Amino acid sequence: MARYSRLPGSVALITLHNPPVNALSAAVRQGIVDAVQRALKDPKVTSVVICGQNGKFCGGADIREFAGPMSGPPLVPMIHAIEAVDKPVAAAIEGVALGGGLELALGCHYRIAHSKAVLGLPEVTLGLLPGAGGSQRLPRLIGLTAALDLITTGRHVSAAEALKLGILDQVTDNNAVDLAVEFVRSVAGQPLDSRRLSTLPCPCPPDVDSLLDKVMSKVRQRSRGALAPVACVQALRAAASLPYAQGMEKERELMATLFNSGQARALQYAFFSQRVVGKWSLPSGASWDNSTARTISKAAVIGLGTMGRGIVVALALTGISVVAVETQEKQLAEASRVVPAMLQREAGRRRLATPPGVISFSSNLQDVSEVELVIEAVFEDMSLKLQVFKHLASVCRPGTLLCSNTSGLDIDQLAAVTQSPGLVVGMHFFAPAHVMKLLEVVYGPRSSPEAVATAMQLGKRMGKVGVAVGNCPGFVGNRMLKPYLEQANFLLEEGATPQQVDEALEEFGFPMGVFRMSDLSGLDVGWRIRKEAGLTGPGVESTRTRQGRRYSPLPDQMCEAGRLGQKTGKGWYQYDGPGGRVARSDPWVDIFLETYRAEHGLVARSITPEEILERCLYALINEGFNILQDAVAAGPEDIDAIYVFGYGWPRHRGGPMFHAGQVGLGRILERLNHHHSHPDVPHLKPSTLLRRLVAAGSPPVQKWREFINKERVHSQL
Ligand SMILES: CC/C=C/CC(=O)SCCNC(=O)CCNC(=O)[C@H](O)C(C)(C)COP(=O)(O)OP(=O)(O)OC[C@H]1O[C@@H](n2cnc3c(N)ncnc32)[C@H](O)[C@@H]1OP(=O)(O)O
Repeated sequence: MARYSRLPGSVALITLHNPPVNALSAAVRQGIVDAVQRALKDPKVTSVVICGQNGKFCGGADIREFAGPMSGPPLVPMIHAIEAVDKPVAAAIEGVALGGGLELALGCHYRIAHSKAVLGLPEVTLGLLPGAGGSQRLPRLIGLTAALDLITTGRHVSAAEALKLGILDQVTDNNAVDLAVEFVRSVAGQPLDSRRLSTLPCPCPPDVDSLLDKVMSKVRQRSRGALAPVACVQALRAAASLPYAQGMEKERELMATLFNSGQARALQYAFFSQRVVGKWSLPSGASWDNSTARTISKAAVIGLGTMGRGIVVALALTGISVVAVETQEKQLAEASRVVPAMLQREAGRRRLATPPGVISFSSNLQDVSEVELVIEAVFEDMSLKLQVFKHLASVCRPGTLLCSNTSGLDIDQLAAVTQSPGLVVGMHFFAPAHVMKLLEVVYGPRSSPEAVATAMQLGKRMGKVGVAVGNCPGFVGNRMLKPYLEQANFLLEEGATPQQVDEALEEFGFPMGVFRMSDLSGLDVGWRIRKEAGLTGPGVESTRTRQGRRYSPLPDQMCEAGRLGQKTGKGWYQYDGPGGRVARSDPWVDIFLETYRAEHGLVARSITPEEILERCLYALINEGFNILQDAVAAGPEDIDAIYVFGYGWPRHRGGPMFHAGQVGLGRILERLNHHHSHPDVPHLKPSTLLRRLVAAGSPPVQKWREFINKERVHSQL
């Protein structure tokens, strides 16, 4: 709703009231329409201020309403009516003015904000465009170039930047509503024509077409296959070239297409998933709202390889003091040189002041004795990690939280060598750890709710999307990756090339296909894990079946040939030299694959992009269902957030589990059965949960949690 009040001195105050962010629900829109009418009709009112309850102007349209039929007054005519009012109307912006919230403010004649306010048109991140006139008014206010930046990225800007851009008229460190009231009183009676943005021309640079073409190709490249950024550029082209009314017509047409698209549904699902995972719960019943997190002010990181360095930077950026420990002198010297520069760069990128002197470097594990939390980030080797954990248990004071950055080893085994297994959790970061948003917080059977809550809260402080997951080999992300990689390798055996597989996956929307990604992260990472698992190495017979399952030795043979990826200048592709970044196809790989097939009596067949997607993605999705069935992830949103924030799953496809729902669970089951029945394509046996969901009529993804819980109660899973 919206509250109407008359302030002394002829000012009407309209206060949006819809906690927590005063979203423009049907009731709020109706309230605004009624209040504006009242202000118009009251002859004693000479000016109007619109503000939001509880220090938040408005978080935009109510996204929850998008799923159902729209009711209440529509936004576009409501904002037009405000702009047309013949008494000055000011938006008093505190907290946030986002999406429809900023569009509402753009319909006002003046905008006055608190210095801590944040503004933006983030619709593109929800698969939409600013469809309440924002795509036509903002460029008229701040010019086409700046509007293109804001609208196609959806980025939030500070009040200071908004003032500089010309979005705001005034910024205050004091009460923005008081200032707005004072301001509208002072301008009452003055002409308003120049304040109505819809009547202004759109300031454009001389080479407007080339600017629009450049931005269009940039957005197509940045978010391959995404509709909304393209539509945003089209709407802005209309703003630059058409009169306002025709521009609005174009905005309406584009919005109608986007609004009903699967991509908008996927992106809105991703918005809510990100919030759902913050409300974590464990099978024990412990959860975010019944567990207490400790506030950490002093932490340590053990091991200063690539991951350790990134974790040190991520911690230091929050202002936490970090003891960074590395026992190898050479590595320590390098880290002491590199980490402060990384910290400075990242602080600059985030527009933060570099936290002074919060990192101390040491080669002595003894120096962590006073910290409250340790993150171990040594080499991925269980015996080494066990050694470190035993040492930490003896060095750290009682009550210290001990975390491991392992990417898939058993957390419980690490906990078992400490005196307080309840204080051990996994904190699985993704490279580069100071940049990537995902953090898997891994709880073992003995991890305490306090340890999980602390790791989750620490993740939040570092700006991560923390997802609490159970302990199993590979946890969620890497466990699902295994069947995906496996199918990609099988496809090479059967006739595909690395380029074909990568192209199909990149066309789907991944920033990098599986082989390009392996080259980037290094083929030796998986090789070492397979050697430890006894799947390859001296004495292991070179067959295509290992440990009773189909196995492709192709990646092992690449490593044996010294082709470790970008670091050696050769992998599935060739590069200009060691450390080269530009992948080119390599005839050596074609010959290698032909020879391999001939040796194993395999006849290459033609493989379609559809089969590549089905084999790779459905294998990954199927493992997702197994993970839900095993209660390693609490719900499909957890898996989807992990894949979107950590594995490059295209956000406009929601995540693997959401995608399964979009494709149709029946279809996924049918294709898995089809491939599984093929004599040489094992490992695709459909999960029981998938079968049960299909049998139950394929409920929407939002209902799966409830379904799984019921099935569990009735012991069907
Ligand atoms: C014609 C149609 C035109 C549409 C144009 C639009 O306006 S589309 C919407 C554009 N607005 C946005 O994209 C803003 C989305 N919200 C945010 O970015 C953030 O929530 C925030 C406003 C910056 C606040 O962040 P904070 O971290 O403080 O809180 P949460 O993100 O946890 O949010 C609190 C709860 O509020 C819910 N919520 C937030 N925004 C909306 C919204 N626009 N509609 C509905 N609900 C919203 C959010 O889901 C949280 O709910 P919980 O139930 O507590 O999880």
